[in-house]
Amino acid sequence: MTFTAPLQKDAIKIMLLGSGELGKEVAIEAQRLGIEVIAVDKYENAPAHLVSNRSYTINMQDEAAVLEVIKKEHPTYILPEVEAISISALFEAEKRGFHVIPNAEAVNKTMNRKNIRVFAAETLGLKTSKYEFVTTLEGLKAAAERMGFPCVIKPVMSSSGHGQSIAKTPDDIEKSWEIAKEARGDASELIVEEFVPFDYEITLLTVRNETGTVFCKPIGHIQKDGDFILSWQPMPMSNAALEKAQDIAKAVTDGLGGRGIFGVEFFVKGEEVYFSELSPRPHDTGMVTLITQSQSEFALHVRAVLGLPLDFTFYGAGACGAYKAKNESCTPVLDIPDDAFTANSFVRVFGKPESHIGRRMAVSLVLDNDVEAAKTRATQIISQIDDH
Ligand SMILES: Nc1ncnc2c1ncn2[C@@H]1O[C@H](COP(=O)(O)OP(=O)(O)OP(=O)(O)O)[C@@H](O)[C@H]1O
Ligand SMILES: NCC(=O)N[C@@H]1O[C@H](COP(=O)([O-])[O-])[C@@H](O)[C@H]1O
Ligand SMILES: [Mg+2]
Repeated sequence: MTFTAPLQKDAIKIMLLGSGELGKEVAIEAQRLGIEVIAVDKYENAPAHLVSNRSYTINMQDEAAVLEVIKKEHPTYILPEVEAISISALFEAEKRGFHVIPNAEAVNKTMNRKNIRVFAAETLGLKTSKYEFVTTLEGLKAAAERMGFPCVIKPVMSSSGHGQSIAKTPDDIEKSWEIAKEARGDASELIVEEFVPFDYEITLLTVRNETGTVFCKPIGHIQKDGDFILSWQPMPMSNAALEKAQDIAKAVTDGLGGRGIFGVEFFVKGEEVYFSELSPRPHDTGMVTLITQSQSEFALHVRAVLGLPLDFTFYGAGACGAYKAKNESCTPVLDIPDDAFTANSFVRVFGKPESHIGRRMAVSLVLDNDVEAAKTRATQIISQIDDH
């Protein structure tokens, strides 16, 4: 393919709808190929805004506002980076000939748990936890009784665990109903899921375009309150379980179609593999590939979007720890010990303009021959970081 410089008349333009830490790395990879990057988010100075050619701050759930920036910028590719985006704007953009990654219908299916769950479990017949959808507190109480306790309650549209809770007894249901209102997206409908007592959970990064489908090695992770705190690669698992996960990931991503990377999430219990959900874009647990692969999940996403070959080398075992702010600040400062930066370890600071307690601000990345040693060191680095 041919590459032009950014800002020229016929430059290839990528528009990111969502400009957090994941979008920032996508923007950097696109910039490395001379692609013009336009970063959009709902707040100013978002991480990807800082490394893009132009940035916009708009209400991304407002159809007119999203269409306005699309019409103004005429991007070659539109890359959704968060769940909470006006889907009608994406359908309209696609109708007008814009290329949405992977495609508007895939974004529609995955941004809402109801759509993706019904598609995976009922259309594709994949194994998932049991589930029901509810819109009222009474409906939630009844569904939880049918499901049994503990059960997991989540808004249909949210991410990073916002609005999610586990009800251990019927007495917890009212609290779960209140927690669900903290959704980042849409809490007008909730999913009640059977709690799966899995042995471990993985993200299987699956990249596809016309050149084929490629899997990264499985990423193991630990989540706290629905948000990842540690991820590592590769997750040791049986060939049988890995093959099942790959078959499911291929079926789901083929079903969704389009170009790009997908973070397909699974729960594994013995040899049983449950499909949970997927992101039609880079995945937070996949930040570990910044140190383990010659082409990170972000580089692979850009390659997939451009229709380029998807080959890469796996360097070796690694781990990624999430640093979450301990303080609220409009001028956040991170204190990171110098010895976190070695030949085989480093920290990526996202540069978020504000910190809130629990907000992910940075990640530690460690490469080691031994995955357990990498996990220990990544965790240790996080424990030595502070903020004010
Ligand atoms: N049915 C379940 N049984 C057991 N654990 C669950 C279940 N559903 C979710 N979890 C736990 O909560 C975590 C977050 O859930 P889920 O991925 O559905 O939320 P999310 O808000 O979309 O997160 P993200 O956007 O970070 O992927 C899972 O990775 C898992 O650890
Ligand atoms: N699990 C999804 C995920 O990790 N998404 C990442 O977090 C950002 C929002 O962060 P913020 O809430 O700190 O603004 C998103 O923009 C995306 O990069
Ligand atoms: Mg998830």
